[in-house]
Amino acid sequence: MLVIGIAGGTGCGKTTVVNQIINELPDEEVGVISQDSYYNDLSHLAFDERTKTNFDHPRAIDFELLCGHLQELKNGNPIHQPVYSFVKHNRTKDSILTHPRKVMIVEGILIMTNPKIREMFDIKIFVHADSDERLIRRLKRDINERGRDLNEVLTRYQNTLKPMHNQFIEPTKEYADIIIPNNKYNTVAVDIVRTIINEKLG
Ligand SMILES: Nc1ncnc2c1ncn2[C@@H]1O[C@H](COP(=O)(O)OP(=O)(O)O)[C@@H](O)[C@H]1O
Ligand SMILES: Nc1ccn([C@@H]2O[C@H](COP(=O)(O)O)[C@@H](O)[C@H]2O)c(=O)n1
Repeated sequence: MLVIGIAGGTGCGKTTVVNQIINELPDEEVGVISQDSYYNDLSHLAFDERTKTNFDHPRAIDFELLCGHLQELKNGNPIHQPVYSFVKHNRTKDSILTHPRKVMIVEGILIMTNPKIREMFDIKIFVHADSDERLIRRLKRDINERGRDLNEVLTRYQNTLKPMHNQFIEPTKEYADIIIPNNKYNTVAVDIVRTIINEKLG
């Protein structure tokens, strides 16, 4: 199994890049795991308390579960990937049965901060977009798709997102084998990653 890690700050375009990469590749050969599915279970907290969580700190992620799931997939076993709700700030009761594939892509802002997870990646990719571009995209996306308003996004950006990005996420760029500039759509970089995957698929 070839495991590809794709990191980068919020709004840099990780999900978009992943979708572009897997588009046209056979479903049964390539699978995706999102770090968002592995936010800690916060069912013990009331909704108001959950909204105050720092979701940009490595502590917010259940890396033990993510690591265990990756290991299971590497061993050829299926996993039940949790499903996350950005509206409820919590995991839902659902899960997605995810089968091992020849190529597994793992994407998320913090995946390269964890040494054990990092070691599991055969290829490490960091998607870069400037912070103003990322903030604009995040604002539009969170308001349109994640049930947020302008004030919520900007407050979160100032209080946690920006400092956590600088402290934890940006430094993981140094671990990357490939850095994809993504201020604009980057079809050349996507094609290169697809070529690598196609070689693996034979
Ligand atoms: N290169 C790009 N140019 C313009 N908009 C983009 C680009 N890449 C992604 N977007 C848009 O930005 C938003 C955030 O992208 P997304 O892929 O969800 O980022 P991430 O997963 O890194 O948070 C989405 O609405 C997406 O359509
Ligand atoms: N309940 C939550 C959980 C996380 N976030 C934010 O999501 C960002 C990571 O996801 P991307 O798709 O943007 O990579 C992260 O910056 C968290 O602040 C949230 O808003 N609410």
